[in-house]
Amino acid sequence: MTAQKLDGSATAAAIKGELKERVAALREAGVVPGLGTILVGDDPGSRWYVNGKHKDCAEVGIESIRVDLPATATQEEIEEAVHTLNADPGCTGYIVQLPLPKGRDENRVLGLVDPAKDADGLHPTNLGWLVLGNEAPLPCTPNGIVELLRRHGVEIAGAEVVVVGRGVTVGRPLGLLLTRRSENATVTLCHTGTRDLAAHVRRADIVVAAAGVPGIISADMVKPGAAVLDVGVSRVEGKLAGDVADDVWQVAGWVSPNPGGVGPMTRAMLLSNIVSMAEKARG
Ligand SMILES: Nc1nc2c(c(=O)[nH]1)N[C@@H](CN(C=O)c1ccc(C(=O)N[C@@H](CCC(=O)O)C(=O)O)cc1)CN2
Repeated sequence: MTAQKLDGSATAAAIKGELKERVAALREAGVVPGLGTILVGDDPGSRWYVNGKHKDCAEVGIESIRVDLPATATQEEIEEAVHTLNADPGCTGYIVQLPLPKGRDENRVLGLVDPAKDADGLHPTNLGWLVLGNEAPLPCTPNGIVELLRRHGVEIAGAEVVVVGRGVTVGRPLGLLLTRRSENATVTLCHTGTRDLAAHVRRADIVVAAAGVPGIISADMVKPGAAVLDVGVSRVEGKLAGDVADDVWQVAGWVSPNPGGVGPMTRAMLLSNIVSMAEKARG
């Protein structure tokens, strides 16, 4: 058995096509959506992700505003950039690329973003709305995972989902998203304190690996036919390494490749948040 591919690149391309039409309609009505990014430092991975976000904007017709600060930027300088984008009428929404360099208070920065401009859905107010079930911008990677499964016809309602990793951009909000009434999954959130990871993963219909540990999910841990999504990003000898071992393709029913799976969906969901915000502002 070889798993079918959860093709994030193709799905993201289709979503971008849909967004391009919505952006054209907004522009015709005189509304120009704009995405801002704040990048601090010179981490090559973060720079690559931010470059990609601006390229995506150009593709669908969203304006982009780029604020790049040196690795030496102080907490105050980063907060100043946040206040500037909060006040910029050309900026519909924006993101602060994570992680920030060591020593900066990430939570304080995220808390200063205007919740109405929080394109990442990571402001405490928007995470709170996710808990309470109100409409608000959703974190991009979790939203991309749900959309990727939906568009490939993988049943989420009633599924046993195991999420490996409790980070703020993926694991924690994904658990909240999947347990909403509209998704209706049963979620187990595993982390470094989990005693028998393999026992949990073996029960899962859907496995989301976001631990950042290369190959942590191997074939012997996966239920035949399960959907396995690889969100892990590590570098091994300069090459991208995911959390899912190659032999999983022989057992699983669906696998999201890495690259080409959840990453492109994360980018597409960011654009989708901006377009929704612009439509909401238009009324
Ligand atoms: N403010 C945020 N910071 C970070 C987030 C986030 O959602 N908001 N997530 C990640 C980085 N990220 C987006 O910012 C991101 C990661 C990966 C990809 C992607 O397309 N990856 C490619 C492979 C790229 C490679 O070769 O390295 C793929 O999967 O095909 C896009 C966005 C942390 N920070």
